[in-house]
Amino acid sequence: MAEIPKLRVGFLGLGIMGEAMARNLLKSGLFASVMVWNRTMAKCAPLVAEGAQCAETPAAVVDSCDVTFAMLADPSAALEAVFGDNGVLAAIAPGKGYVDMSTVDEATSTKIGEAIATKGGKFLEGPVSGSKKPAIDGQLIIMAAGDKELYDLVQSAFNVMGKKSFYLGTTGAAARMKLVVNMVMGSMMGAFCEGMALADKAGLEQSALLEILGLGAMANPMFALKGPAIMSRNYPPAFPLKHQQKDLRLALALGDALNQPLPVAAAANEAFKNAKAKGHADEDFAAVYEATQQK
Ligand SMILES: NC(=O)C1=CN([C@@H]2O[C@H](COP(=O)(O)OP(=O)(O)OC[C@H]3O[C@@H](n4cnc5c(N)ncnc54)[C@H](OP(=O)(O)O)[C@@H]3O)[C@@H](O)[C@H]2O)C=CC1
Ligand SMILES: O=CC(=O)O
Repeated sequence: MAEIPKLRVGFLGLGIMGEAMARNLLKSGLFASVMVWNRTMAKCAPLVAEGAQCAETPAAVVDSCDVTFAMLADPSAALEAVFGDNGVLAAIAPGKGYVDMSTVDEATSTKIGEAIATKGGKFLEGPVSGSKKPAIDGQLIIMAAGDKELYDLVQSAFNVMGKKSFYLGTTGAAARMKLVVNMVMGSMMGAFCEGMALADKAGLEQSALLEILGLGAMANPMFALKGPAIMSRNYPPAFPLKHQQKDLRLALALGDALNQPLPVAAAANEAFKNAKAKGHADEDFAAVYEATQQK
């Protein structure tokens, strides 16, 4: 039986998540080649040292690859990479696939998917749940929607980057699901930080609160992981606060469009906006704790 040729894969966006995800593709040895691009080109160097190829534009990556993945900051970054000069659209063609794993809204994803389809390419959205450590460990949860053939084709890549993937239907469904998930996460983090702040003001040990929460029905890995960062008020970024605020903003816009009241998420969004205004945008999203602190 003829051997199935290995895919040539590309990766756009080597931030906290993208670097780890591209590295896992590279380390797996499952692909004929891994080609990377990042707006700030210096960030390609570590992966190139490990065996990746590097290109100067998104179009050059797409031109050389069967499937190109992207993990970019937000809707404007995702659109820029596709529609900008020497963007994905300049090189996408029949036989090529594009998988955008960034967290964006449905309108962004749909616009990208339609443009790719117009050029004969296949498009899949694949936002992920899980932060820096799950990305390094290849343990992300992948929410995918769009072209089912492309979804099937990239299973080997998804298996390397994640622990489970879900095919949710037509383009937009994964973007919506990811925003709902992150709306819950942002609201939980906001409530947790308020609890930590109130405990402190009320003369209680925050470590005791953490332990008590951890033993009951509210126990969850996020409180256990972020609690110590909050207690030390030191927030090295795993999930940058500006991205969590972007996700709350996009989830609230989805709620507006569907006439769904979201008062808890709206309040959490205000706390994240406040923390951003106080200079914590690039710190971990646990820094929303700083919004609870009054002078
Ligand atoms: N960190 C996390 O825990 C998780 C993040 N996500 C989502 O994944 C995506 C990436 O997150 P993360 O890796 O943390 O983010 P980072 O801020 O670390 O990286 C963002 C990436 O986007 C690139 N970028 C930003 N603006 C542009 C632009 N206009 N044109 C081209 N490239 C651009 C950056 O390039 P440059 O290096 O040049 O700035 C960088 O490669 C986001 O959508 C986020 O919401 C999802 C799950 C978990
Ligand atoms: O989007 C962030 C995450 O941790 O998931």
